[in-house]
Amino acid sequence: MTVSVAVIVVAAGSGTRLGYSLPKALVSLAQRPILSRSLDPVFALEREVQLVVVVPRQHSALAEQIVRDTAGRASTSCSIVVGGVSRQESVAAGLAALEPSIEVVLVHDAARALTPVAQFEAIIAAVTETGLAAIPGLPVSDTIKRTDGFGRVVATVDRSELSAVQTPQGFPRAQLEAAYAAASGDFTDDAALIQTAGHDVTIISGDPLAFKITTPWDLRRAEQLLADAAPLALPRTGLGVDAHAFVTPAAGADTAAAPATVDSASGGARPAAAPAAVDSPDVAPGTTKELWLAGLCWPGEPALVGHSDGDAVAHAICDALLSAAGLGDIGSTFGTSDPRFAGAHGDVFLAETARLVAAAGYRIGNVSVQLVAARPRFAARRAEAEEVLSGILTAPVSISATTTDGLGFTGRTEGVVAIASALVYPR
Ligand SMILES: Nc1ccn([C@@H]2O[C@H](COP(=O)(O)OP(=O)(O)OP(=O)(O)O)[C@@H](O)[C@H]2O)c(=O)n1
Ligand SMILES: C[C@](O)(CO)[C@H](O)COP(=O)(O)O
Repeated sequence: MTVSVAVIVVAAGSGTRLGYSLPKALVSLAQRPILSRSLDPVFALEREVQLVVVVPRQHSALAEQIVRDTAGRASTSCSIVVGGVSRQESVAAGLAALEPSIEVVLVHDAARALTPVAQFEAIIAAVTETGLAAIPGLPVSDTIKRTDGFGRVVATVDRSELSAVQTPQGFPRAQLEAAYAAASGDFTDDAALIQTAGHDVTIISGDPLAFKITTPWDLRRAEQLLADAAPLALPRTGLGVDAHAFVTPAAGADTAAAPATVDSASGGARPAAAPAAVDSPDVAPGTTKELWLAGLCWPGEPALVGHSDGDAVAHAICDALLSAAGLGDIGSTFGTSDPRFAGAHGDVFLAETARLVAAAGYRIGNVSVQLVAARPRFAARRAEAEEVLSGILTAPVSISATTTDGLGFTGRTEGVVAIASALVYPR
């Protein structure tokens, strides 16, 4: 396909007024070099163009790398040349790199890094349709005075006649090349050369976002505008449920000491079947001999069956956090075949889950757990459990507990259920 439009991006200036040791185009603007950001609208153009980037002689290798990285697969459409000591010399170097097929040339300052793609499209359309030079400009809003150069006002200029001009400036190629070949002075923009050569220049409406990053204040302002435009990083929620059975009574075990079920809210009690406290033949290989729940050991309480310590509260929290961070669930993350987790306590899973969540780029907001259990009596150790779990996750964990008034397997003291919800924030 023949390409008829070229965009010359001049990036060879030193940026004296910005005051960095690096050339201005290589200075970072919200984590990316100004040069890279200035190329975004060029690569957003619907039509393919020849991109000519004019880079500073010093650091030319770094500048070339930035252009190649930004261009990616479009690198083949890029020409990179070294600039001169003035802007005009840099543009001349860019003109020398144009492909023979080019008919329309846009010249753009890398320093106008936030220029919208629509401004490029409008200039291309204006030059193509009229065959004349077209430049973007904004009305001047301040009152402008002419001075004698020594601080004395000579006259008030009629500002309705004025326009503050920006880039990209667009030209028929032949006009621009001839104007540069005939140039006898140094001009601050390309339209001035065209006019001096006797051609008309049309002004179309510019965009305030196309302002030139010249001073440290301009750079800070550009950073702020990018931050304001960034999509809001929304928090994510996750849900986790886990149930574990109490170890079953061993044959002939004494069930007389069946605990009363306790509703932490109502204090209501009813008799329940007794789970065995220890050494059940049905216990899974890693099952501990004591009850571990919500990160705490509960001496005298029957253990929960599980490959690990059966801490349903800890496991439900892991599922909620992994799900919130889009990391699957506890089964897919830890796996019951992994001997490292046989008999492991909840803190091992929680600490590793917190590490994975952080590595995935999330910060834990909070975790809330509902424990459904006839035993143990949870309310008395709620604060202790919350402190332990919050410490492991370095985020607030709150736990509420309830019974089911004797209903279902939790009511019959066959096991416990924990339901957790988690909130995580993208960092
Ligand atoms: N010898 C030069 C001078 C300027 N430019 C480019 O022309 C644009 C407009 O120039 P300006 O913003 O004034 O940049 P500097 O000349 O680098 O700034 P200063 O005058 O503060 O040194 C910039 O994208 C700049 O990189 C260029 O390519 N070659
Ligand atoms: C080309 C230009 O951006 C138009 O406003 C401007 O003249 C270049 O800036 P400089 O500081 O005069 O080099």
